[in-house]
Amino acid sequence: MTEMFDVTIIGGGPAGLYSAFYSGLRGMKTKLIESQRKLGGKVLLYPEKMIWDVGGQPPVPGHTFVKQLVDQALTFEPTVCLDTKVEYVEKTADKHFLITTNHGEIHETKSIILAVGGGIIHPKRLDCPGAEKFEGETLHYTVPSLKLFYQKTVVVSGGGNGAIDWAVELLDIAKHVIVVYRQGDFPAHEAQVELLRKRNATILLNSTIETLIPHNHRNKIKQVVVKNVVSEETNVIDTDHLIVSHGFDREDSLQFASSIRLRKKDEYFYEASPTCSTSEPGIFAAGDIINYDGKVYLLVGAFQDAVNAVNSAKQYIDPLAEKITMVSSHNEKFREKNKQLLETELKL
Ligand SMILES: Cc1cc2nc3c(=O)[nH]c(=O)nc-3n(C[C@H](O)[C@H](O)[C@H](O)COP(=O)(O)OP(=O)(O)OC[C@H]3O[C@@H](n4cnc5c(N)ncnc54)[C@H](O)[C@@H]3O)c2cc1C
Repeated sequence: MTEMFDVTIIGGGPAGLYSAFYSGLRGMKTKLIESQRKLGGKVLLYPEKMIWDVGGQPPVPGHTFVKQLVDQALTFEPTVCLDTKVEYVEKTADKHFLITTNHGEIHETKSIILAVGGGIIHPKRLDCPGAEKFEGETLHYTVPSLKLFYQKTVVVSGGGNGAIDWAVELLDIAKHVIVVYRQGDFPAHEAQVELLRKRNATILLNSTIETLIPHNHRNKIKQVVVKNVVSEETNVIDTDHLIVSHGFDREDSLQFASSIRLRKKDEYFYEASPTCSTSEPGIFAAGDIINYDGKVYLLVGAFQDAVNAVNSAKQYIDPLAEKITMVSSHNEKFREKNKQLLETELKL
């Protein structure tokens, strides 16, 4: 038999990472399983975007935020399995769970926290012949570093919040920003669109990118051919970089045994109570994968869910455990760090 864990968290995005920290704080033997090679979930898709809306946290770029989250999640030394996709979950006669992964391993656990967010997500690729050969060099689906675009001409393809946020961010960095969108108006946040219009970005609506023209013998884009879908006119635009933000494809490989009765709100979200219990005893959920009245699909929402899911899981495996815990700044694991911080304070 494999080693038994109190709680196994499926998904290593913000909800799963904070659950791992909090379950450690509540003294639970914890395992975290993540399908990607890196922890961080969707925040890995926006490493250079500034995050402004987490209470008490000064604005930080996504990559710093992920590092901080991961460091915190590892405080109580959970077992972490990376590059491991959970495929199947079944319940045993003694109300424990067996989790099967794509490697054929079986993990045993007394409770589960589902923190799978939008499933395993991949940015939608540009539908343009030969586009893949430019990937990473001058064609980008995530923005690895803003420095890359300094004083360059950048075409952004897309009209949702992701695309428009990038275009606005680049206004102070790039030489010229050109936004290409297939519809007649942007669905993105209107204040951001307004900013784009005021700041002299070139906006090509009703337009799609048809062809990418390379520099001679190189995997770099030199020009993009843009077609207006209404007038059918084409335009050849010189560019240094192309950012494509067309949304995401979602891979949902997670299956449950028929005896597990997990209710969904719709095709996408699991139904949960505000304390993050699902319809199946022993399975709790946190973050973007759940829905309940008042659910907030932001980092702060994921953190609140994580606390509730862990407290509910703790109660499930130990009904005599306290229902909620007070914030503890005096955990044994914090002692060394508290000491260092106090010494720094006293020196000031
Ligand atoms: C472009 C963009 C910008 C954003 N900006 C902000 C912002 O500024 N502020 C803010 O508060 N929020 C922002 N958000 C929202 C925020 O990122 C999400 O609310 C948050 O990431 C949700 O966390 P999560 O852990 O629930 O899901 P996710 O981040 O989606 O993580 C889920 C994890 O589960 C893993 N997984 C899925 N299925 C399996 C499986 N079967 N087995 C193993 N692992 C699995 C996935 O690989 C992933 O790592 C933004 C989102 C996007 C897309």
